[in-house]
Amino acid sequence: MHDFIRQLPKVELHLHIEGTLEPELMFELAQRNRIDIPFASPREVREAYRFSNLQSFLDIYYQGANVLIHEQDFFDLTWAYLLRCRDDRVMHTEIFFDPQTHTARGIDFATVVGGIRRALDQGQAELGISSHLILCFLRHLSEAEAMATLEQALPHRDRIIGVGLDSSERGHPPEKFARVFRRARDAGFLAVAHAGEEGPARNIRGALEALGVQRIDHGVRCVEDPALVRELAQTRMPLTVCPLSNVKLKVFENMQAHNIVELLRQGLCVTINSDDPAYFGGYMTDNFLAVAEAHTVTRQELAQFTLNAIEASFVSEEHKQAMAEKVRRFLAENGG
Ligand SMILES: Nc1ncnc2[nH]cnc12
Ligand SMILES: [Zn+2]
Repeated sequence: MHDFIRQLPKVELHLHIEGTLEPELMFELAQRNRIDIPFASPREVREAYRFSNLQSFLDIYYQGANVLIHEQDFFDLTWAYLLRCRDDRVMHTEIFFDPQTHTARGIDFATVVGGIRRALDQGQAELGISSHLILCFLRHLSEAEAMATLEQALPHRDRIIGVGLDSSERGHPPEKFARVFRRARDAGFLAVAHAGEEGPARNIRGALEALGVQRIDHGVRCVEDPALVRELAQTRMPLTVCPLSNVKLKVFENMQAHNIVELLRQGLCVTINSDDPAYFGGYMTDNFLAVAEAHTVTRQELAQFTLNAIEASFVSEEHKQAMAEKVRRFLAENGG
């Protein structure tokens, strides 16, 4: 099963690029940019990654991002992630970035987008990995700040496919950003939002109704509302689930208690993703392995996670067909 999972073609739809900052690169960038960080070694950084909930993670995650200053830093960060994608057989990835984390420190929006996009374009040309970029608004900040960020994004409309919503879910329901999302959708952006990660199931309905999203990021707390679960299954509304993240942030006590396999069997369009792999202990393959080790799943079911991600992705029908064909061929040749 290990080899099957390693070789299985994959698609990632929930990945924060700032969450791929490995402690070694954090140290390298801190030195290069002469930034003080409160750790003596990459090992010390890793030891600090013991989280009790989402907020305890976010505090350390935003601090880590302080070492990212120049366009080349954002390129290096993204390129390192794409090399992991290549190793993990990721065919396509749709990545989030948090511009407000950087513009609040005086870094230009264009610097951030420029470095990330240059790496993504090189990833397509040299590694054959297709990708999209999604701008996330930080929900702990105000509606006005999100709107100002959207204004900054408009000149880059052709390089950013959609908008999302992340950061602290508790106390910041989706409705707070209804007007921002309306304006973003009017400008041609697709929409997704984190909901039902730490917050209640009603945030999932809120994201669907007030924000008009095409996917729900996480969404695992949907099980608190059985009627909602039925609706999500009927409409094939995708949930981009992040198993290792959910265990690290104590959304579930352990991987055995995770509901991803149960949701798959109820017909929901659930997908496996890595969220912030440098902080949560693993990239795509690690997340698939963790699920398969804790649950009894068939090869067909593991491949279905990729087929679901292809269905939920923001690529053309033609590109979806080509990726699905790769997965079916792989399954046929590998005992599915
Ligand atoms: N899992 C997560 N939930 C909310 N905001 C985030 N930002 C980065 N990772 C996140
Ligand atoms: Zn996330």
